[in-house]
This record gives sequence, C-alpha cells and structure tokens, in this order.
Amino acid sequence: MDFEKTTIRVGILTISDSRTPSTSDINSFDSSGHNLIKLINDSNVIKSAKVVQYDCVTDDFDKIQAKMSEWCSERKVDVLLSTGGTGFSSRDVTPEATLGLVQKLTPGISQAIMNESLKLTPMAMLSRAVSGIYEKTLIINLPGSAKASKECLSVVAHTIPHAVSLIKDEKEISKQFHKQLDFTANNKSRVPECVTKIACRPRESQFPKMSMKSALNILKEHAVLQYTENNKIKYPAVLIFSTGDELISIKDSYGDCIRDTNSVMIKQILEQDHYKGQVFNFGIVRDNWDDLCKHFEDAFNNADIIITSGGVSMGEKDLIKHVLKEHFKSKIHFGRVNMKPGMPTTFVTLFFKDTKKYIFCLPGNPVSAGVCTHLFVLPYLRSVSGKKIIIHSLKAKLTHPINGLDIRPEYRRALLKYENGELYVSCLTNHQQSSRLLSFVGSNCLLHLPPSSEEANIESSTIMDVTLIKSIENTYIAPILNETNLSIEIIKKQGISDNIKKEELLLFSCINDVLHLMTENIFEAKTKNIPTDSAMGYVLYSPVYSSENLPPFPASIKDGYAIKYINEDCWSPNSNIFNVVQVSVAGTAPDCQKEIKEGECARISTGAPLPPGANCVVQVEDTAVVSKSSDGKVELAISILKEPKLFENVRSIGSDISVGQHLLDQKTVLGPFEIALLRSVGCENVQVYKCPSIHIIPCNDNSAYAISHKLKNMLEVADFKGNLFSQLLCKNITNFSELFKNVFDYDDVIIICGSFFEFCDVVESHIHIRNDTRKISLGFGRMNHNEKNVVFLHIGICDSDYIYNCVHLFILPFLRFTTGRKKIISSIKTKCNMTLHNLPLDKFEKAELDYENGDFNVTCFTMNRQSCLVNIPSSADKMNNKLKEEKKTELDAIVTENSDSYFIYY
Ligand SMILES: Nc1nc2c(c(=O)[nH]1)N[C@H]1C(S)=C(S)[C@@H](COP(=O)(O)OP(=O)(O)OC[C@H]3O[C@@H](n4cnc5c(N)ncnc54)[C@H](O)[C@@H]3O)O[C@H]1N2
Ligand code: MOO
Repeated sequence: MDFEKTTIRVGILTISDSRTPSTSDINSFDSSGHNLIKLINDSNVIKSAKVVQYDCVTDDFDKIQAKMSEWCSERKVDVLLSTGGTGFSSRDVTPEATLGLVQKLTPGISQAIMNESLKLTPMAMLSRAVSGIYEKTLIINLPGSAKASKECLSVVAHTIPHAVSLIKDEKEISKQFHKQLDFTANNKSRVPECVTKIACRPRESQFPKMSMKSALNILKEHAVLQYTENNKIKYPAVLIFSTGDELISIKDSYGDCIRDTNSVMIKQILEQDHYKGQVFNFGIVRDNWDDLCKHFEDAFNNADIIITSGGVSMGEKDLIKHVLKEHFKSKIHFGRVNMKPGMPTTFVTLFFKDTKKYIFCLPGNPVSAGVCTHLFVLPYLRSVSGKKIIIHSLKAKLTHPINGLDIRPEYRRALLKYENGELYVSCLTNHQQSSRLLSFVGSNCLLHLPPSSEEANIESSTIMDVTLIKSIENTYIAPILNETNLSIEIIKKQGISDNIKKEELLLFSCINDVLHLMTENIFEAKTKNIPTDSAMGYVLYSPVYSSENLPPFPASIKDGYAIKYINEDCWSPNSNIFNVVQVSVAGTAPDCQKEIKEGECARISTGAPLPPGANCVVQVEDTAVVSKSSDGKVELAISILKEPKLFENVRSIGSDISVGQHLLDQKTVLGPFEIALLRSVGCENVQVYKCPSIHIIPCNDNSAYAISHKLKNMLEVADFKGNLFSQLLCKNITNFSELFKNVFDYDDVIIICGSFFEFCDVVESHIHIRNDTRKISLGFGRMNHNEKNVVFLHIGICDSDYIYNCVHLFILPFLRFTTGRKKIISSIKTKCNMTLHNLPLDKFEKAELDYENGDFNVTCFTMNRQSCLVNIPSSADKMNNKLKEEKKTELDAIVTENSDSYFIYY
C-alpha cells in the first residue's frame, strides 16, 4: 500500500546580528542558512521536504517571535529550523523566544541532538537549543555554525516526516496505510447480492447518460462557499485515491506491470491550478468491498471532497458506486455522463458524522481521469475557492475540417495557438484512446466536439469551444511594441557579442536582444537529475524514450467476455452460445491463463489480460445469461446478441506505448500528464534544467531594502522554483567582491538593489538600459568567479512601477530562459474596455485582463487584480487619438500574473 506523503514545507530562519550585514562585515554571508537550504532542497536530507521560506533576523526576541509566529500561524511551514542564537552570550535569545511561543515541548528531539553532538565535541554542551510545537508546526533550534547545524539536522532529519504527519493528525491515516492488506473479501455477508451473484448482475448500466450541461449544473448547485471564523474562504480538504487490483505503486514496480499514474496526476492537476486547500493522496486501494468501505471511512474522517479513480464501469470488481450506495447510503447525483472520454464519471454526496461529503468517482482510464479532473473537478474547486472564472473555455478557429464524429460529445486533445491576435485550434493526429496518456503530448487544450447525431462533420474555420489544460507556448511580443522607442545606454561592453551597437533601439528588438545577450553570452544552463514525481514545472533536458510496452499484454477495453471468434460468414444471434470457462479480472497474471477454445469464453474486465486463444471481447451489454449454477450465483454459459468483430475491444501489446518509442522531446515543460506518462513506463528520474540560485542584495540606501523586499515577493508569486535568498541592507561597502565572495560561490544570479556605484567595477561586462517615461532601468553584467559565470542584475533607486516593469519585461523572462523554457514573455492583443480621455502617453500601464465572448479585454486604472501591462503608445502614434475616442481599441498587453483567466501557465 502506498501512502504518498505530501511535501513537507520547511522554513529556515537565520538568527544572527552578524549574518545580517548592516555593517560591512566580511563574515556576513549566511553560510549556515544557505547550507541548510542546499541540504534540504538539493541533497534531500529530509524525505519529501522543500524549503519554502527563508529569512534572516537579528538576535532580537520580538523579531524572532514575530517571524516564527507569522510562519506558523499562517501555516506557511510544517517545520521551522532556526539557526543561531542558542549560545551563552547576552544577545543569544533564540531558545527563550521559542519557548515563549511553543504550545508543546518536544524534549526528545533536543536531547537526541545533544547526545549525538556530545559524541563529536564537548563544546556541544554550550548549546541551549530547544524544540517544540506551535500550532501545526515543529520548531527546532539548531546552532549557528554551518558545520554544527548540518550535524544536528542530520541527527533528526529521518524522524521529521513522521513527526510532521503526527502533528498534522495524519496518524490514523498513516497507521491504516501501513497495514498489510488482505486482498480477498472474506466477509461476503455484508456485500449485496447484486455484487456476489455474478449471474444476476445487470446487463445494462442503471445510470442514464446525463448531458454535460446537466452534470455541470448539478455540480454548481453543490458548490457552496464556506467561511472560517474570521470570514475568510475555507478551502475544503481533498483526498484522492486510485482503485484497482492490478495497480502497483511506482516504487514497488518492475517491468511489465500497470503502475498507478492517476492519484499523483490528479493531485498535480489541482496543484497546477493553484488549489489552495490541503490535498492528500492515499495511493492505491484494492477492489474489495471491505477495503473500499474502510478507506472511504478514513477518507471521510480526513477530508470533505474525495476523488477516486477506477472501478466505476460494468465489471464484477467495479464496486465504487455499490459501496457508496449500499454501505454509506449516499445519493448518486449522476453515474454516467454522455461524453468521450469519461463516460462512467460519477458524482455522489452523503452525510458522514453530520458533515456533507462530496465524492467525484472518475473512470480509471488515465486519459479519462485526467480529462474529467479538468472538466468536473477543477470547475467545482474553483467555485468553492471563490474564483471568478469557473469553467474556462475559449473560442478558437478550427484550422482544418473534421469528419467522423463520435456518437458521444467528445473532448479531443488538441493544440491551441495564438497568432496575429487570433486563437486557432488543430486536432492532433495521434491515437486518442482513453488509456493512452501519450495522446496528451503536444496538446494544450480539449476541443469540444458535438456528437455525430448533431453534425455530420465540421468545416474548417468554424469557431469552436476549447478548454485549456496547459499554457499556450507560442505567445510572443506583439508587433506594435516594435513601434515603441526605447533608448538603450551601453555603459561598458566586454566579451559580449556585437549584436547590440545602436544607441537607440526599438523596444521589441531591445528586449529580444537583451535577453539573447544575457542568456547566450552570460548564462550557462545547468541540469540536474530529479525524481519524476517532483519534476512539475521543470523543463526536460533531453528526450525520453520508453523501455517498456504498454499494455505489457493484450488487454480488454471493456467489461464483457473474451471469445475465440472464427465464424465470420455464418454468425447468427441464436447460434452463439459460449461456455464461461474462466475469469480474467484486472490483476490476473497473464501467464496463468488457459487457452480459450472455440465455443468457450472468459469473463473479462476492463484492463484485464486477454487469455491465449481469444481474439475479441464482447461487452457485457451485448450478452445474455443462458445457463446458471444451481444456486443461481454463477453463470455457466452466455449468448452473444450482436455480431462480434475480430480484435474488437482489445488493446494489443504496446499499442499505447512500445519499447523504444519516443515519449517526450527535450525542452518539454513537465506537467501532470507528462509526469504520468513517464511514471506509467517506470521512469523514476529525469534530467531537467536546474533553476538558478538567486541572491538579492540591497545596498547603501534605506529604500533599497524596501525594493529588495518587493522584488523578492514578486519572484515568489511568480512560482520561481530556484533558491531565493535576500540580505538585510548592506551599508558603506568598501570591498564588495571580497565581502560577497561566499555568495558568488553559492549563487548564480545576484540582484543588487539601490545606489551601488561600484557596480561597473564589480562586473566584467555591463549593459544598462534606461527609459524614464516608460519606467525601465536595469543594469546587467557578468563576472567570472572561480571558473563559474555569475550574472549580476542591478535595479537602482526607483519606485515600484520601475520594479514591476523590469521584473516582467526582463528579469522573469531571463530567469525562465535559464530554466529551459521556450516561452518567455506572453503578450496578447486586447480590446480596451473604456475610452481614455486624459490618457497618459507613451507608457506601460498596469491593467486587469479579462476574457469574455471570445475577446481579451483590458480595464486600465483599476485597483482590482492587475494582471497585465498594457502598452500605451506615444503621442506620435495615431493609435492614441483612436484610443481617446473609441472604446474597444486594440492594445497590446504583456501578461504579468497567472490570473484566473488561466492563460499563462508556465
Ligand atoms: N461493458 C462495459 N465496459 C466498459 C464500459 C461500458 O460502458 N461497458 N465503459 C468503458 C469506459 S468508457 C471506461 S472509461 C472504462 C472505465 O472503467 P473503470 O472506471 O471501471 O476503471 P477500471 O476498470 O478500474 O480501469 C480502466 C483501465 O484503466 C487502468 N487504470 C485504472 N486505474 C489506473 C491508475 N490509477 N493508473 C493507471 N491505470 C489505471 C486499468 O488498468 C484499466 O486498464 O470502462 C470501460 N469499460
Ligand atoms: O469514456 Mo471512456 O473514458 O471512453 O474511456
């Protein structure tokens, strides 16, 4: 049984007067804090942990408590490791500040650290470090030196994951999931007859196929916003599990098996959509009545929304709906939806200990599970999170005609492109089978197609609805920016190629040139090998090929009967009786099966191996029982009511993925589907581009600290994955290079804020761009330090608009480029929502971006969510007059925030 731990969020708090360089102190570099971050983020000393907060405060009781309290009470971290301030000097107050805050002491942890440290040095007895629990966070004091803090962390690192799960009250869950499970249902008495008497199972589904519209309406009725005591939105806890006897967790897997891809994939789709509530993953639950009852009960005790995958179609082991209905007396609002893929999607509610629970039972086919998470679960979670845009569908022009529609409305994986201000959608040519995760590769949207009963075919250029599932990669800087002048001042240039010579450049070429310059001449891409599960958002460094076949054996696509069918010429409904001689359910070992002979059949379930001799599967709906055992429970013979076809409903070996097949290109941005694809063939690690480690240094002026703070926040909001450090203000710097030599050792990008006139002396090559009307001012350069290239960026003293513009036009695009991304700036054509009479000219204006009826609109001068920068042309531009008089004038906008409009995932 696989209980995937959620990531443990760690905060590192350095406490030191000297490490926060308000004076020009040569030892001011926080090597202890840096070292802990590296140990956790890069060397994985604590399993499944990541540093998400870092700060440095002076040895000041109130400041220490304030920072600890902020991280703990706002639930920003699960573990808070402080380093420093634990000694005997008068300024050392870390233990006192910690003791004043914690609600429970954890003396065992501090004692273990002390015992081990004393083995290394008797000086350890001079540490007064303590540990304890505040709210749901474990706080551990570590000593201040880099060496000692590393040694102490290594003493307790292996117990931290368990401690965290106990603190979060996951105790009961983890206990359950560490138990060895019994796969045989030995207590059949509680199992209803419809399940135990296979001969009596219904031949048709009891659930009508509901339309997508009605299903979404039902979900809408059940999406109720909930609030906390302080009137904040309460995000319900979500718990996910996969079901299936055939499933194996990736860590226990070997070749030729079916790995559980769905539970992780669904969790990552929620993560990609920035769902703010807690999300637990229970891993795999077996297709067994008692196990399902037990695990559902655990799930209801721990979460309000449950998402399952598998076990919802017509097979004898498809128990999910029966368990919920019979055992939990729940209400099934819909049990099938008229759609492809995802038809058996089910939505259930029930009261458990007086609390309402909402259950999404998704089909097991990985594509169906993924598509339905996007189409049903995300809109629901967005509603209960109070988001503005609930279902995101865009309008796009079809690039080619479509013939041969399915009888069900279909959601086909397709590619959405943005060109010259218009959205275009094209279908992919690959197989769209719902077991085939490869069908997601190269797609970024679901194209909504009508059923064949409504349209015979669809003409090219028809405007279609599409749902985005990934970012649109080919957004670019719109041509109008070409007409905007921006002066560029080259202060110093060395070792940089000659492509920037002009004193005055067009903004478009300027941004492009500058970015190329920075990336091609200055930055060396670095890579790392990371576990596939934690690779979300990273970019692949090299292409990936499969070393396995999927399916590894011929498998059934339907619940029904595997037969040996030969008599194509003389088939008649009356002469087709087959004796049921064996059973093949998902999880049956393919090499234990007997050969099926003429006149025989095997009862088979979706995903189960086809016995030797069988050459097609007839779905249960097209059969009838003709002979039963004397107790009426077992079917002995069936008849087939509809003419079968050779190889019908069979996936041949390797038909989804074959050995040696190219799966992903280099430079693919890894999202939930790509990760699921890699996991399905057992790919445990991948080589990706590493994110640079960034260090922000505010210099000289007091306002520089505020600038650095804003900058740090903006990079954090942008979901930047690399390590991000910042310093307190450094004043009166006399020898910058010497002072920060440790920083150059550790970090790849240094951002200096404030009036730092020595900048040009520090770097070997330097370019500065500046334009005051458009509020841009940024210097950048490079230095070679111990054979390593370090990039410098410099933002002088400026207001927050300058910071915003520089971050979105230069710094973030540059950082994205260094992590292997192709798309570095998203710009789109928008329509202005208003006439602007007193228009400020020739500037970038923050605005709100919206999508309505096929148009992207911008609202300028709003205090609402500012999610883009619009380019307001200069007075020389005739566009301006138009803008003053007319509404809906076209404006170019650079998307700055991952707004609810869902447009710029990266
Ligand atoms: N007689 C009929 N058979 C089927 C029907 C039908 O209407 N009549 N519907 C088909 C459709 S459509 C779908 S979709 C599937 C859904 O089946 P279940 O939800 O019951 O899912 P399972 O049978 O458990 O699994 C299906 C397939 O997917 C693989 N799988 C399941 N879970 C995972 C996972 N977590 N990770 C990776 N792969 C998974 C499983 O091995 C099967 O191959 O039913 C059709 N049958
Ligand atoms: O609806 Mo199922 O999801 O076709 O495969």
